[in-house]
Amino acid sequence: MASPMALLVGRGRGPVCRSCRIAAISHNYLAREAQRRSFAIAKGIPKEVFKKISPKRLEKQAQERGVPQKTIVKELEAQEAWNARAKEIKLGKQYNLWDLFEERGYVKDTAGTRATIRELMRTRRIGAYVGVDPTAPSMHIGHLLPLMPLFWMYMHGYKAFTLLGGSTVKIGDPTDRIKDREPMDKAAIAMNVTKIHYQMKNIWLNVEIQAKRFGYQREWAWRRGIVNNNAWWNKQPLLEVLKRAGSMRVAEMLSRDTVKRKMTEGNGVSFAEFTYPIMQGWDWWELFRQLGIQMQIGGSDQYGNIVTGIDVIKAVVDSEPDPQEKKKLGFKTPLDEPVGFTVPLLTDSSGAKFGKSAGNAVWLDKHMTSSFDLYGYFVRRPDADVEQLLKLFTFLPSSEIAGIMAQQAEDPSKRVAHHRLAYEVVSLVHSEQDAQAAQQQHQLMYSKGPGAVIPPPTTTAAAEAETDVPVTPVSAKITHQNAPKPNVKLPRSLIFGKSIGRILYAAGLCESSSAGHRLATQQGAYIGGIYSEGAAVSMNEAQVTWTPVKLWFPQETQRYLIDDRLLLLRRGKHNVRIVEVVSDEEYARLGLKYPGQPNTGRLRALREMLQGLKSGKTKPEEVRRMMAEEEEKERKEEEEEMRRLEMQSEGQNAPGDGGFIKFPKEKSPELSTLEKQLKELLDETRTTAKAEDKAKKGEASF
Ligand SMILES: Nc1ncnc2c1ncn2[C@@H]1O[C@H](COP(=O)(O)OP(=O)(O)OP(=O)(O)O)[C@@H](O)[C@H]1O
Ligand SMILES: N[C@@H](Cc1ccc(O)cc1)C(=O)O
Repeated sequence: MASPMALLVGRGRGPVCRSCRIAAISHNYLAREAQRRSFAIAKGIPKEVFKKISPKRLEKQAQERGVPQKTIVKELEAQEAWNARAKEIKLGKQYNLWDLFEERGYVKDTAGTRATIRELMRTRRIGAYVGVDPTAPSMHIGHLLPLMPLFWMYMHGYKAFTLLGGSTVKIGDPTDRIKDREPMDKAAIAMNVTKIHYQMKNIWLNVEIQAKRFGYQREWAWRRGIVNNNAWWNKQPLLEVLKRAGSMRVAEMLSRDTVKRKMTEGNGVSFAEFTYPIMQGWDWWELFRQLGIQMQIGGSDQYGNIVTGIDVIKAVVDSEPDPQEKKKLGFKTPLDEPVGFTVPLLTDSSGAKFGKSAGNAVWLDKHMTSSFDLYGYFVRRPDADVEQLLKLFTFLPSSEIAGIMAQQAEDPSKRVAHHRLAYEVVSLVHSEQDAQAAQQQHQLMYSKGPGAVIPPPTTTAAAEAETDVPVTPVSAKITHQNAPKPNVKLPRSLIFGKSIGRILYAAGLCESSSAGHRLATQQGAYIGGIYSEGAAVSMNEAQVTWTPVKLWFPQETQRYLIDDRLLLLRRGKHNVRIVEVVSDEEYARLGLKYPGQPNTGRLRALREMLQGLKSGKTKPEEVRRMMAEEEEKERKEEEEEMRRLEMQSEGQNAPGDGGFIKFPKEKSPELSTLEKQLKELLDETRTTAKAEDKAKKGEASF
């Protein structure tokens, strides 16, 4: 390539290149292009992208945003792909996801016109969110409905976020309620926030698996996440909210149905309840600002809150003091404005809304509604509803649903469509393994012959690789007994007086106290709360925070107690235990036992010995030997625990003299009584034996 500097003066056409005679202007351009191209090739920038941005701009943008150049290139690539997709949709070669939403019955009301939303979804990779207030320890099937379009959006490349209302739950959404919500205590909030956080995580993981199963190829630009509104409400000055959103008109807010009904039929509206829609709207503003979330989806009762949210965003943008920022945020076209839609209300056969308040909730937590029951719930849906439910609660393509319905029509008694619906929902909410097990159990229990077509397992390995929640083998029958339990009750004396290794074992997070001890040494377990400036601080109930468990003195564990009665423990990524700490008396009254509980094996053994001795089945000498063995075992256990605590105290200064203090061992009252009874009985037998012996000897001498 000739140098752009080597120019000739052409005949009347301005300067031309000396060697190739191309007009200098275009030649300069070509040479610069060539330079850019070779730079782009060297940096691995694809052709479509390098046309969009000069190397200089790329470098500048990367510096300004503090991201690698590679990220900007990937973003541009994703943008190109999105533009190409938009063209295809326009030409009718691909479908618009909005049309699928309408077809499958996901759309009830829209905030923004349908045409705008349709065009927005065609042309922009927008972000959307669904919010859930943790008012219960689990979501229910009603919550799944607004989540479904969000999951579809994720699988089609949009940004999709679920929001956990750690702060809004403290106020409580008054929508459609006449009575005030009962205030929740700290421990209940902490438990619900933790459980729903992990429930959302698990469902998102299943969405990933289902996306793969239905042939959606994951791309770089796919984004999903869980956010907790406590992240901003925790540090949000009220003054700023009033300044930025305060221009909203009260008359509109007063005209809302909930407000009117509460004022006429209920006990009025509290200031906090009245503010709730603004809080929800502010959430959306935060998501809009931080993540570019332009859409909110909710159940049909959320329409008012969504509309208020749009007003909040507009008011906040309008009140932006920095003109440049305002220009950037401003809505230049209708496609820049926030939009939303609601899904229809899911009702039971009597037409009542499914929900907690109605008392008919079908929970998504498998410890509250087992996989077997969740499956059964969908198998029992009326024939007339099943096609619509397949459209709403599965990712099956419409053509496949039509095929399933044709099969169903051939022999409705087989309930092929119902089984498929049940299988798909359990796969999404619990796991594919659970769905297979539940299907097998149902077939064994109820079927007179092979009924539904069981889709082949596709994801066991993937599921196992991605989660450390134990995957139930397909053949195992999932019952309430064998399902892993996230909630445990433990006695106060254990939490306040025993090593953390022992607590981890008691909570079922490891197989022995020494394994628990090891876990703590390797920092493989976590406790809910934070460790700040050299001190443990119990968790803010509205947001889950974790601190690695270390080997600490027993008195350290209690500092992490939430509301003096709840402890959160975690092993690995997802294996969480919510420990409810109860008094020792309550624990004994409930007849509970935990792994590694001292004296439990001993209690049983003593009881058996006493019975054997009373019935004459066991000889006194045998009981004496067994008692000695039990005592030795107990002594060793105690020694082991002491040794561990001593090891812990090495190098650390224990309170007081810096040494290790040995507390006297406590014995349960039941154990002491049993021991006393046994000893008395043994003494009695000894005295009788002696008397008999004497009598015998006397007889002999006589
Ligand atoms: N039966 C339902 N059908 C459709 N969406 C629902 C249903 N129940 C709840 N939702 C939606 O799920 C989200 C969370 O609902 P919410 O926390 O109010 O649950 P809920 O059980 O209805 O509570 P409550 O009965 O205490 O009002 C909202 O978007 C809500 O509209
Ligand atoms: N108000 C919603 C939950 C929610 C909370 C915060 C939000 O930002 C969005 C939604 C409900 O009760 O269902």
